[in-house]
Amino acid sequence: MAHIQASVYTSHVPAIGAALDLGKTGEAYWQPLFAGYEFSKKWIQENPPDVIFLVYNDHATAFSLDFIPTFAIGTAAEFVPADEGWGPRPVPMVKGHPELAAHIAQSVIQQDFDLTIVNKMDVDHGLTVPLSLMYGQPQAWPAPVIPFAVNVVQYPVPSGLRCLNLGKAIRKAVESFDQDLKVQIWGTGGMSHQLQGPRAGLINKEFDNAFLDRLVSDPEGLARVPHIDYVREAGSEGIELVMWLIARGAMGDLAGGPAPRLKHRFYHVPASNTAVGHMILEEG
Ligand SMILES: O=C(O)c1ccc(O)c(O)c1
Repeated sequence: MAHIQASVYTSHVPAIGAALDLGKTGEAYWQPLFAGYEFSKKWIQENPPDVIFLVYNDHATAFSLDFIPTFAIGTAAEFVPADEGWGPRPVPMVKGHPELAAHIAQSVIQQDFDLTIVNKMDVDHGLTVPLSLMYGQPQAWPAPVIPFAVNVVQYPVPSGLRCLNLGKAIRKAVESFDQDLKVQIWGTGGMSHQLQGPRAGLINKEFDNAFLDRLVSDPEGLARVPHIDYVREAGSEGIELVMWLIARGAMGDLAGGPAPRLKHRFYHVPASNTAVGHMILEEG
């Protein structure tokens, strides 16, 4: 049977992708940021997943105000890196896992979460930047990826509690898949940032670090934080953090198993307009 091996959490700032693609990782501005992922790049070589279930948000690339799916699962065999205005990032094509994706869609929809099934979509920085941070610049991504897009752009957005419970349903779906696969679930986006209006540039280190603390020790309590608190405390784009609760909800302690092992935690300000948070939790 398939099983959840670990969860990985990271911000997905587009300028990080540009820094990598343009060979700027050694520059003084970027060096401390990339240093925080050195552990993770080694860790993933030592703990390779068979499949990555990657929770992210689309930034009006595949979707627009014409279609606003709350939760969308990518069931295609491959996903093309999107052109977000400067040409597609020079990163490999993303291979999917249609069989596991279709199984998760079936199982999770039958557990009463209405997913939109997407058989064709391009993937933007929300998905490719986390892959770059964890794998660097390989010729091909080492694992297939199931893209899972969450609407955190256009209100109404899903609650933290719904996201946590969805993660629990995804765990059940993975565990009922009849192939021996190690699955990592990644939650991306955040941390505090606001890209527009008078509060543009907002960073809240206290909020971010309390979120990281509670994500490990009190996910059920954290899931009850209302939207308005994210927006007020972490900025309009800080709401992306609810996506981390999907990954956290899939960890075994919330299904009666042992507490996860914290393998790595990193926090850095700033990357462009954003506070970068990163964490790795292994199954206990
Ligand atoms: O900090 C930034 O510049 C920035 C821009 C776009 C995003 O989607 C984001 O998450 C961060």
